[in-house]
Amino acid sequence: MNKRKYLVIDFDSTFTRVEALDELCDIAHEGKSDKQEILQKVKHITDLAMEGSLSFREALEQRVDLLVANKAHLAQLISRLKEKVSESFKRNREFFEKHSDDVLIISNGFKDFITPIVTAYGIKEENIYANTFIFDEEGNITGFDHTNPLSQAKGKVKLMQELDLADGQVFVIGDGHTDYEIREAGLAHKFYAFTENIERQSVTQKADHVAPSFDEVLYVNKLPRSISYPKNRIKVLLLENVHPNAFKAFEEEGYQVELYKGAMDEAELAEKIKGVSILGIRSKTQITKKVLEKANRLMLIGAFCIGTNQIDLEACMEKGVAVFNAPYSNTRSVVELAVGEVIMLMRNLPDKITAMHQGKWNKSATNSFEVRGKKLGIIGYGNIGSQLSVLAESMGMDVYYYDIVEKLALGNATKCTSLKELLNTVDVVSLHVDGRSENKNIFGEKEFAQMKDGAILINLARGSVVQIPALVHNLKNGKLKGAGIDVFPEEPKNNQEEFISELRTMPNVILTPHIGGSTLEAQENIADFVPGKLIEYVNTGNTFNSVNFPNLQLPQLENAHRLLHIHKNVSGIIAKINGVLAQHNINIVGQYLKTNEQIGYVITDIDKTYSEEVIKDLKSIEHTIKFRILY
Ligand SMILES: NC(=O)C1=CN([C@@H]2O[C@H](COP(=O)(O)OP(=O)(O)OC[C@H]3O[C@@H](n4cnc5c(N)ncnc54)[C@H](O)[C@@H]3O)[C@@H](O)[C@H]2O)C=CC1
Ligand SMILES: O=C(O)C(=O)COP(=O)(O)O
Repeated sequence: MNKRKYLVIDFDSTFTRVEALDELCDIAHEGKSDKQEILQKVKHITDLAMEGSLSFREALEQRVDLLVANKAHLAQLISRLKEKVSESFKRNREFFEKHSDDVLIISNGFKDFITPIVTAYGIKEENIYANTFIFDEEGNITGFDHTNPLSQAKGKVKLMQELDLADGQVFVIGDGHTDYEIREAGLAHKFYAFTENIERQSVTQKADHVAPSFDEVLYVNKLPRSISYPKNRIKVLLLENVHPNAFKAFEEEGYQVELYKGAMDEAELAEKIKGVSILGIRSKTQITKKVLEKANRLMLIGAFCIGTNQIDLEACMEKGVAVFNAPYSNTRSVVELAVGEVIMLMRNLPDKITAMHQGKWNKSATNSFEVRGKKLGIIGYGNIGSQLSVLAESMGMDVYYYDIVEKLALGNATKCTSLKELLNTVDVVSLHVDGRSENKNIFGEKEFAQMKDGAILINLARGSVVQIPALVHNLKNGKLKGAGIDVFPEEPKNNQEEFISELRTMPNVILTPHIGGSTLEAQENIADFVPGKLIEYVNTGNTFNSVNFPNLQLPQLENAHRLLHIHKNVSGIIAKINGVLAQHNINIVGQYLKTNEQIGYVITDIDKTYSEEVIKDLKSIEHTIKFRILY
């Protein structure tokens, strides 16, 4: 038979986010000149006691003396504490209501403020063990009940001995040394160091388990909880120096986040990816089959950029890993750089600037032109190409574009029906195609030959698109007036590696280190956008905007449990899912299905009550790739 499980929970910095006596002191000394000094003293004494370097009785006496508080202050403290209940306790209110017989609050704090806070969560008054204040006739706190074991050193141990909870297993959850003492005395089966509010190394070191949230305690003990999976178990690995806002967003969500400045090569990443649930990368990190093979927990990849050609999207799909990117956030930055480069190259500025740095004064109009009235040819009229079209036109350029799919011409832009037509026509060619494998090496000798003599090439798209030897050849023979190149077939992995290319030292060539999207605005926009998408997928299963998953925009989950089933797209899976549910008499509240060629994604919202058997049966449906439950 399953033994009863008692949860012994500490109050200060565990059930609530704060130390109540510190707060009381803050309230009682409001407006007084020595407030900060007294507060510091109280906090210091609290810390000493928590770390176990000052006996509790002494600490308590010293603090109560410093308080100079009364009943009116206590009332204020209670209202303050109501707002400071720890988030994970707040969201598990239902657990306390349902398991009130097995939850005990054992605190060295005071019932006077603990009782109103915890009883509001369904915890029974008779299960609250704490000190009590003594007041004088005017309601001033003058001391505390010294006979209470909790006012003494090792008070929690003494109390637990008196309580005798031998009929069950005892789990102590707290942030301080006095909580650990219960376990040390052999009166608890496990001590969970609760670190949601404060992490004390001296305490976590001794713990059986570190619990960054109350969900974690419930999860490891298979107890009912408000969320299906503790967020602190979700590990995020962010590479390539993504903007700190992304770190912040994941951390605020309660995930464990690790940052890494550069990209990682295949072997490094294959090692590092183990245990990671969410991976954040930019354009450099290659996500290969080999990396994915080692990804035992991976559910999501966030490309903190536009391009996703660096990711084996199909392999991700087959593994049930959803990929999201930031399709718009850096587009303006790329466009602005393209505009700047068109002007600079038309004026022959790269050479002029280099000469000036060498002390050469070359005032001349030879080879320098205005952009007004010149023809700009945009290859790839997507989010970037079409914005460039508008900006270039507003500078007086005559815009032509070519795209493999039908695109609406903006402003007065002229659509070309072939690449050749565009290349034959324009003075400046700007590449804005994506990095799909079919675009590899599409720009070579043939395309250069089709360009007008003295034309300019700009490539801010992908390094794989242009054949570098052909570009070098056409710069050397004077066919091209100049080039602006931001992306290269081989790019250094980090800022320490040397950039090696035949293009170095070529005249009238702007070389930039893949910085088309590297503005503070763009990076911030990306970091504000991508984490939201990833977190939404974790919390609701929403795949809207995913680049490799069937796109489903789902309603919020309300009072139901959501089953997310990713499977190979073979016929009959949804029937099998519904067969399992029918067998177990489970009522479907809502169901959504979307497939692409390779995979199917079925979301089923069901009534909350079901047995573990259902989950087992659903997981064992043939062709299942991934399955998870959300609530
Ligand atoms: N240098 C940098 O820092 C940055 C580079 N990029 C690159 O720019 C690319 C384009 O970005 P967006 O405009 O946002 O993408 P997008 O997907 O909106 O547009 C790409 C367009 O190119 C077209 N296209 C694809 N292959 C083509 C071909 N062979 N010939 C003609 N048209 C073709 C597509 O139909 C689409 O309309 C990204 O995929 C990325 O590789 C994006 C951001 C920053
Ligand atoms: O957004 C893109 O596709 C880019 O090429 C920009 O890449 P980055 O984030 O600068 O590595």
